[in-house]
Amino acid sequence: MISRLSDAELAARVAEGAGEILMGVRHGGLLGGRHLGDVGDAMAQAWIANVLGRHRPHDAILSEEGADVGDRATADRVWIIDPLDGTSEFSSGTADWAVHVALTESGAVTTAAVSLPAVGEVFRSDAVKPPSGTLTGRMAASRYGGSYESAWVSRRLSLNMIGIGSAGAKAMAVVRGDVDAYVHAGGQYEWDNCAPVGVALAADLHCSRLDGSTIVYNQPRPYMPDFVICRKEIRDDLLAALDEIW
Ligand SMILES: Nc1ncnc2c1ncn2[C@@H]1O[C@H](COP(=O)(O)O)[C@@H](OP(=O)(O)O)[C@H]1O
Ligand SMILES: [Mg+2]
Repeated sequence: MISRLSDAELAARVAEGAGEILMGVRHGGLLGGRHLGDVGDAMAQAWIANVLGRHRPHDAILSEEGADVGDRATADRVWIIDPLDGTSEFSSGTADWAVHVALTESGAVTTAAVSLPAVGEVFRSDAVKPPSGTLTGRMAASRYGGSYESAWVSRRLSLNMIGIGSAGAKAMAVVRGDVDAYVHAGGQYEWDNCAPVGVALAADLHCSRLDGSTIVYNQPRPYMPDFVICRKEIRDDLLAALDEIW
């Protein structure tokens, strides 16, 4: 079956539906710790792969939890999925975890949805608004400590580092206007940041590699180790600060 749903509607419903499944996986306190994360990863992956495969049988899929579907590296339309970003936060019971669903065409994100199921929010590239309000003086970093690069930006721009788990949750904190930037260095895969970047671009935020170049997805080796998502008001200062170390 090929559905008549638009790509944007499909992405949003898949991100939301996988979030509901993941909330169900936590039901009853029957699983804990690593078991909870493993079951969550597997259940969300299976449902997403089945739904996308039925609605878009001709598209390729790249997912953290699945083998490549279709001739992924040479395909034009490729869905890049993280069924559960922030697995350790999900397992430990905090709210900062996400489901990422993105469609890339010729290496660019054209449609994206990020759901934050534990806070009941779904951000979608066809409906998101730019952050309103003044700058906050804060930036997001990993709960496990930021990188040298993020610490450098924090010092140079006098931004307070806030620890948030999950790349999607950190990126949506910028989209919401809770923080002004998310700077990542030191390693990530395309599924960790593709949908977050797709939503952030639609919200008129600056997104690039740390050297200022465009982020290109669906690479043969899907490694996307560094990037920045920030308010455009601080883009020039932030890239200039990074330029001092790169
Ligand atoms: N140095 C690194 N190498 C590979 N993946 C990394 C990484 N740092 C962070 N990530 C991944 O990026 C996501 C967000 O991490 P963090 O909250 O620490 O910023 C996590 O995804 P998963 O939870 O899907 O594994 C994590 O595994
Ligand atoms: Mg991830």
